[in-house]
Amino acid sequence: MMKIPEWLDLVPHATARDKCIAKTSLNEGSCIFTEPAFTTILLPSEKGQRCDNCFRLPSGKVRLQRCTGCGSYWYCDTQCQAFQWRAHHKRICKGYNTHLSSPEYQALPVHEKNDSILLTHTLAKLSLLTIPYSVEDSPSATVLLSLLPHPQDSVPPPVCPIKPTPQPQLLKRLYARFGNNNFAIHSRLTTVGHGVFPVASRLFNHSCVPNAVAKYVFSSSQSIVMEVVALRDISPEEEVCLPYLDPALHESRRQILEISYGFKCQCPSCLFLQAIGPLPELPIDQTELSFLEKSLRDLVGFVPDLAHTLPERLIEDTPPSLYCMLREGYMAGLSETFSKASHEGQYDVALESGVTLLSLYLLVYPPNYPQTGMHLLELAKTAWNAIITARGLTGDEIQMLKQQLPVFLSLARHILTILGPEDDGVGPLQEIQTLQQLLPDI
Ligand SMILES: C[S@@+](CC[C@H](N)C(=O)[O-])C[C@H]1O[C@@H](n2cnc3c(N)ncnc32)[C@H](O)[C@@H]1O
Repeated sequence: MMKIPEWLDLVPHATARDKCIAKTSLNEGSCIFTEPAFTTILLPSEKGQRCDNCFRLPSGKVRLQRCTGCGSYWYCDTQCQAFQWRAHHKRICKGYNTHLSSPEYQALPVHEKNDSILLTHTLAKLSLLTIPYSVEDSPSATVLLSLLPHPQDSVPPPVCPIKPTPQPQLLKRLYARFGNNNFAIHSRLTTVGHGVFPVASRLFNHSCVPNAVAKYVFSSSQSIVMEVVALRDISPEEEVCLPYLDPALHESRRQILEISYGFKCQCPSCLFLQAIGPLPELPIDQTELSFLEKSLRDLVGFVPDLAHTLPERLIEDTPPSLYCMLREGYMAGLSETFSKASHEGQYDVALESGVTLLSLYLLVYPPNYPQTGMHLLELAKTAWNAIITARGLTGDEIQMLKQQLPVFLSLARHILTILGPEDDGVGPLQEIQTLQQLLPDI
């Protein structure tokens, strides 16, 4: 029997088999579900930087210790190493490097290489059950194999040799659940690994306007833990949904959801975008674009020196003249302009593009979305640097920034407190606290 918290229920859904609904009111910021990972992999780009077991970055002068058997896994301490050894590594340590250098593995595209290792970890863990591969003896594995399979039949990638050898049919059944059920594990909005969380996969459907998000907690000698947090108050009977992908992928998400997950999203944002059809081109003329950017800021109505709460907008509020700003390339370009200008000390450009980007986030993301909180923190840091260096700014502008800075910080704090501490607890909330403590000095 799958364990579901008493405040959640699984009920039939018209097209998604089942959906998870709230049985009682769930408060904004409450953790409504937790699950330790069944298996995980650290992304190759993070190898040797983070612990392969708990994903924590080494603190201070501590150096990660390499597995003396294969030399390909790194651990923050012997407890993490022992934890992963018992979980799956003892079954793959010997054959791991041979598998990685095999032509079959080398020929795989990157995402299938990751799947090959995650499938290897999963099979190695199942091989260590009292009766190897007796899936029915493991509640998590039973749920995993009960998940909806990927819409397309796919051949599993080669896996590392494991003794006893698993049945090809088991490989096929497991792999069929990977593409549309596994989760990207992120730290500060950056993906650092992938994980299998069977119960979360069984419970949560997708929405492009989700009312909850998943975050990940990293603790020594434990599995990574997923926590699902309510972004706003959720009413009884309301479905709890997560974003399977970045809701700002306005032009590509429909196709990704259809191909990778096998469904046509019917959320209000998708219905709105579908009614618009292809989004118009952005103007080439810079004056025209600046005019549209001002219209976007006016539409959203964020005034940093007055705002103590963020305006709540819906993508459906977008007038036809601003449809071009919903293009994925526009948000990406604006984000790059903001980061580059902030980094290079062009604070006037950074602050204007930063507030335009914030307005776009408020239009396309649901309230309290973590991206919005992280961006507010970046805006605060930019305002801070602008005040400290006073580069290219008049006295009045600096005065105004001094009023805006605490607003950016308190709004960032509000949103990121709803999300709560993630990874190993050292994160943006600490940065905000430090900056707030230093405010009287500037
Ligand atoms: C992680 S599972 C979600 C749990 C699933 N509803 C179940 O009953 O096991 C992902 C699969 O659920 C379905 N799904 C998820 N979100 C959906 C949505 N918004 N509309 C329709 N189907 C959805 C798709 O088939 C997708 O491949």
